[in-house]
This record gives sequence, structure tokens and C-alpha cells, in this order.
Amino acid sequence: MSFLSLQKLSVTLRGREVFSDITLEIGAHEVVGLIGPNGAGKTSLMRAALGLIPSRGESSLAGLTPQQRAKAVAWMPQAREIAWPVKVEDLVALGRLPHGDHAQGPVEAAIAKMGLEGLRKRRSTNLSGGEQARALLARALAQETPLLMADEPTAGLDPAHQIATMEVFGALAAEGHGVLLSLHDIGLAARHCTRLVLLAEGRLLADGPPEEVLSDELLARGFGITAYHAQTPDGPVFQPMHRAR
Ligand SMILES: Nc1ncnc2c1ncn2[C@@H]1O[C@H](COP(=O)(O)OP(=O)(O)OP(=O)(O)O)[C@@H](O)[C@H]1O
Repeated sequence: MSFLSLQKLSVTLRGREVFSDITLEIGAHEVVGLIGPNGAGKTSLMRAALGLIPSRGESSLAGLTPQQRAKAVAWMPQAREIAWPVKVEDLVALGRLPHGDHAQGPVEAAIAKMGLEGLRKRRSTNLSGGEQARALLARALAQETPLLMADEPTAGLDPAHQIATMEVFGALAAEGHGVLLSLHDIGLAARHCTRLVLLAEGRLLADGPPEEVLSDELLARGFGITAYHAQTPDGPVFQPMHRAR
């Protein structure tokens, strides 16, 4: 089952083509890491897929009404903006708005998954940056959508919370959801994503299992780096090492 289908999606901003002809399917049981250098178009790709910016080509989500879309996909943007000083538990409960219910089960589950029990009564605008990110992710989880899309969800999180958050995405995929994340931490991406999509040079340069997409050639071409990688009993280890010459 496909939760997101992009056909030849292209975005031009202020007369400059950011990327063109991106064709991509995301389905159940996948944690897809969208990687690429600064300015490659990762945010633009996700925003165009959601129908938030103009594009050419097709996205299965872009034509939905806001109500339909909010039931099909939860979206955590890069900007962690919380407009009102609501309590964390009330912020998370806003995830239920598209469903028009006050179901406590999904809210409590999201609070527990993001480790927010100790913060639930705090005003969300007073939280640290990483705590706010976890609260916004919990709101997205409470939305209980087939697909979760998040723009750099682990940015600003400490290592334990980065790992915990990636494990939450893995658990969602195991339950049958699909997840699309933009990530700059390629080590986390290598370890926790089932599939990587490399966006560079204005197009989709590679799409496949992490070990294929993180080849020496694609890393040099896409990011201009060399890296150390190894398979360990605990999974793949990946460390960027040098700028490629
Ligand atoms: N509203 C806009 N108007 C004009 N250009 C834009 C606009 N938004 C983004 N861009 C440009 O489009 C390109 C892609 O930006 P985008 O934010 O999608 O990249 P990204 O891969 O998410 O980058 P980063 O890793 O730095 O977050 C960049 O060159 C950016 O300057």
C-alpha cells in the first residue's frame, strides 16, 4: 500500500529550478531517510509533496482537502514554532483535531513514546528547543496517520533522545505506518532507516537500502565527503571523515 506517491515532481522557486522529475513511493513498514546537502531541496520536496508550495508533476497528497490530508499525514516542519503557551499535554492533544475527538488513548501513548511524562504540565513555550521538538513530535504521533513526515526531527536532540526518537519511528514502521524524514546525521540515517533517498544536483541521485546509497562514489558526488563505515554485531556504523578532494 502506498501512503505517498510522487510522479515527476518538480519545484521552481523564484525562477530557479530546485529539483525536477522526482518519482517516489512510500509505503507501509518503511522509515525513509531523505538526505542531501544544504539547499538540495529536502524541505521543498516535502512541502511540495504536501501541497504547501506550488509544483509541477503529481503528489498523491497535494490534491487532498486540508481535512483529508490531516488524516493521511502528520507533518513536523523544521521550524519548531509553538504559538501559544499551552501545557504540553494540551499541545499533544491538538493532534486529535483532524479526528474531531478527544481520545485520550493516543494522546497518552504519544506522551509516553516521547518521554514527556515529567513535562506534561509545563507550558510548551517554556521548554528547551529539544523538549519542544519532542512535544511537537508527540502531537504528530497523536494524529495517528498512516504517514508521518518530519523535517530534521532529531536536530537539537541529545544523543539519547535522538536514538529514542529514531526507535519510535522504527516502532511506527513495525506497526505498519510509513515514515519520511529529512536527516543530516547520516550515521543515524544509516543505522535506523530502512531506505535512503539522496537528493542532490537537482534530482533524486539514489534511492535504496542505506548500504547502497552510502557508497563511496555517491557520498563523494552527493556530499563531497569520504566516510568510514563498518558492519558491527549492533548494526552499521557510519562516520563522515574528510571532505573529498
Ligand atoms: N521561498 C523561497 N524562495 C526562493 N528560494 C527558496 C525558497 N525556499 C527555499 N529556497 C531555495 O531552494 C533551495 C532548496 O531549499 P530547501 O530548504 O528545500 O533545501 P534543504 O535541502 O532542505 O536545505 P537544508 O539542508 O539547508 O535545510 C535552496 O537553494 C533555497 O535557498
